Amino acid sequence: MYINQITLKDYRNYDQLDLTFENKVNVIIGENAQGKTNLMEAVYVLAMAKSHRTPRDKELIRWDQPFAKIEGNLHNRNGPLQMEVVFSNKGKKVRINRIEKKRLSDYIGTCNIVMFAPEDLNLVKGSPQVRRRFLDMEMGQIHPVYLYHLSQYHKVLKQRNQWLKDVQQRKQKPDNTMLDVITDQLITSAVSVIEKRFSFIRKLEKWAKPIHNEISRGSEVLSIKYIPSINVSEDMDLSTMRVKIEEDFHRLREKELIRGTTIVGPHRDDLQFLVNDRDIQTYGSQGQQRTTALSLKLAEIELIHEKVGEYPILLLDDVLSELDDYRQSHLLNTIQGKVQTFVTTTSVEGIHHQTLQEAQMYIVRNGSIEVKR
Ligand SMILES: Nc1ncnc2c1ncn2[C@@H]1O[C@H](COP(=O)(O)OP(=O)(O)OP(=O)(O)O)[C@@H](O)[C@H]1O
Repeated sequence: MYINQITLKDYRNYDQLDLTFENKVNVIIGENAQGKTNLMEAVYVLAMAKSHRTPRDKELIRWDQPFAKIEGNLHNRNGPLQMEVVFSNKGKKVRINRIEKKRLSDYIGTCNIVMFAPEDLNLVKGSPQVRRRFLDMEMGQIHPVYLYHLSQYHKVLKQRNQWLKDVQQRKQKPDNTMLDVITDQLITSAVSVIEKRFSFIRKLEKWAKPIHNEISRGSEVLSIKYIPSINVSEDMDLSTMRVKIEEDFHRLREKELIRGTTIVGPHRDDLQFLVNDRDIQTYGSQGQQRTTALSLKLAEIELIHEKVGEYPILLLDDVLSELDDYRQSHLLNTIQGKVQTFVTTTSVEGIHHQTLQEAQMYIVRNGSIEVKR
């Protein structure tokens, strides 16, 4: 799939922009703070209806303007589609072929995106939150039903935490029946989220293992493990998983009432990366962590291809210069000719690959873009 045209209206530092893209590598070059990442972010937002940089949609609207709009033409195996996201102080609206989609899960997944930015190099060493966010963003676009379960989970979690906090602060009587009802709802969503995460990690690992092995020239074997905060394992069927989660919640109830929050659940789960059976969060070199991050991104591309039958669009935000020549070449060789790619960079000097010779270049200056022919 590829995007051949995008229009921005009052998006970040762009007042009005109409741009066509090539179905190949598009390189966006500019000094700092000119709008490179903003343009890349707009492509991401067009696909995901939210930014990879901020949870606050308001920030995407150009200062002092009432709304921001992104429109784009996507070509996928079903032909061309017009996609649109509008942000205003009333919230956001998404449309496909001018028809509004009331549920985001009916919109997300139409355009598949893999984003690779410097912060992804932090995936292994960063906080568990970074890894959970990675899971949620990637899974959301290939399993719309996952997004549904996840948002249900977070809705009930918020309600449950509020209830626990109120009890802790003695604003609420510790009425066990009420807590049982909320906990039961939470467990229903938790089982679905955990089960889907286990299955996603298994598939991701299947792709990432040979890629990592190849990048490390055969010296490293990567394994990925989902680490639940609850006493469940991948081999359990759903009803056993449910019983185990119920037991954990029962066991932790007193503690939760004292702390005023939900102690375990998918919002506390994590991922673990092992190279040659050693946890690289603790023992990995910077190179191994970079190889792992790159392998995961390339694995995602293949996983999406396997699932939807088409390659996603790849966004490389300021990340090529962070990779050494060998890893850079590996990445560019893999995507060459099959994945529409957007690259942002302050200079093409550090990028020595033939893909660049064939790329379409765009020069960004202060929110306007010149196409270099
Ligand atoms: N809502 C907004 N309205 C207007 N301008 C904004 C808004 N949000 C960000 N900006 C401006 O956008 C510019 C940043 O653009 P962007 O993040 O795309 O930089 P960049 O070209 O990728 O630079 P770098 O190489 O430093 O990452 C800044 O000048 C910032 O002030």
